Amino acid sequence: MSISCDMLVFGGTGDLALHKLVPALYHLHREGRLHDDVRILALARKDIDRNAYVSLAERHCRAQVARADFDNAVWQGFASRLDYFAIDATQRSEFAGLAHYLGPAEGRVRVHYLATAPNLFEPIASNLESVGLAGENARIVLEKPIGHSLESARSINSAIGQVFAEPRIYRIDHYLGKETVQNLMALRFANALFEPIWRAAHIDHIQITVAETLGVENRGGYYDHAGAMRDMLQNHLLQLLCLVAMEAPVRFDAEAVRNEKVKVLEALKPITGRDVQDKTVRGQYGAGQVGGHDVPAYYFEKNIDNDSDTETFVAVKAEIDNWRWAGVPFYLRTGKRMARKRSEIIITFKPVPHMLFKKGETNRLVIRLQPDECVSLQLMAKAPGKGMQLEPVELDLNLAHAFRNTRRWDAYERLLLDVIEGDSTLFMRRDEVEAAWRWVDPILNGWQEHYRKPRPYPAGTDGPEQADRLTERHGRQWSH
Ligand SMILES: NC(=O)C1=CN([C@@H]2O[C@H](COP(=O)(O)OP(=O)(O)OC[C@H]3O[C@@H](n4cnc5c(N)ncnc54)[C@H](OP(=O)(O)O)[C@@H]3O)[C@@H](O)[C@H]2O)C=CC1
Ligand SMILES: O=C1O[C@H](COP(=O)(O)O)[C@@H](O)[C@H](O)[C@H]1O
Repeated sequence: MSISCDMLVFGGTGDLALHKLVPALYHLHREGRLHDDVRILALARKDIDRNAYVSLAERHCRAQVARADFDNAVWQGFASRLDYFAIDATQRSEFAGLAHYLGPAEGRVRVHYLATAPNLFEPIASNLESVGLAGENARIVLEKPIGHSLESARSINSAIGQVFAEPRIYRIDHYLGKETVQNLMALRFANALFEPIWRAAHIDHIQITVAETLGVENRGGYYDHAGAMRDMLQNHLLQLLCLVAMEAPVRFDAEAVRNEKVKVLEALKPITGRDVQDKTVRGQYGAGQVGGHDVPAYYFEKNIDNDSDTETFVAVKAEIDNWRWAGVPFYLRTGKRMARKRSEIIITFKPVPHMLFKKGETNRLVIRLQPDECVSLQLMAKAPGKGMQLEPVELDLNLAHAFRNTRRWDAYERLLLDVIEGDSTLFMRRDEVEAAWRWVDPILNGWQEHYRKPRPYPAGTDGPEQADRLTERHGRQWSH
């Protein structure tokens, strides 16, 4: 399907637009997935002309795209789709000029991608409406996090909902666009093998880790008001948890998939008041070494208050109160400046009911999203030689090898194409986002009252030692 479209990127000079969106659109262009008529318009306040924007975009694109995939002639073709429009998106009066620039839609889809801070979502939507740019052919894409609490998320959702009907709102969570995340659904719902054992009777616990080696980079101003809970756990990690825990949807379409995810979020056991001291761990990185380089403490990073209490690490023991998952802890953790970059889901099965051999470990299914994409099942096998010496062996499905002739798409490529094509299966519905905040809000409130100071951890480690106690208290261990 190839659809004629105007793609407006508000925040077009920002980090997200230049590092992710422009390179993703370049790839889509390069692979011939964009209709010849697709125009891309970057918008921000900065007073620059088209040429200056194209040079800026080219510089970033060259840095992000693999050398073998960057071609000057292809770039020229892509650049001819690009333009820049300087606008202060809070100023309604400036939108008349935008409508004039765009001209009549004439059957084109209009995608308004808000790669801006969430406080601009409401004014942009209402300003677009005021000049007729929010009609039936228009879609709006909202970046996460949607708000900073349940109340603010509701307020944003209501304001956007006044202008755009729910099916035309695309709340993006780029983790849902990652190849292995979708493979998780394929694994669960296209293989008969797993369903019978995918439940409390056979699973001991589940770990979801998203560890980054990066610090806050240039995003201190935003991050210091967000922290790891709002930046990562409220969205990416809870989405992963939903995909692991949800029931099979009746169809693979937007409503059916999202209905099942909401049920999981609604079944999360609340963590309130002093519970936060037992079931959560907050951390903040201090100075340390990452990849052999010295890195500063969080409170010395750019735009961070030096007495900041913002967490750069969070670990939570989550529980799902339903038949399938009663009694199975889901240990979630995410952090910046950790020992190594990895995103993985580990399902640890229960031990066999009666062990015949001296040594036996439990089976584990590892679904790795980053840095490599693979699914691996740890089984016990007999080591060669005399006697029944058992050793764990891995049954590996390396997705990059299995599909070695296919380029791996970046999450934003898939999601941008889905928006253009009008498929919201991999986007979050309003009730989903609000259900996630409904669970997260009491934790944030509990922290205010009972857990203000994050635990320090040296950069380049697996987080504060208190995180180990979260699992060890119940006889489990984080994977290292
Ligand atoms: N960066 C990332 O990796 C990710 C970011 N996000 C989310 O994406 C959003 C954008 O993040 P990021 O790109 O990092 O932010 P940046 O601060 O880098 O970019 C913000 C952009 O908004 C523009 N802008 C600010 N105020 C206005 C205004 N009044 N009118 C028009 N344009 C304006 C800025 O340009 P100018 O100042 O010239 O107007 C700039 O282009 C945030 O919600 C963030 O949480 C989500 C996932 C990952
Ligand atoms: O949404 C965000 O995600 C990135 C991590 O994304 P990944 O695809 O590199 O795993 C994170 O660095 C950023 O703080 C957060 O806003």
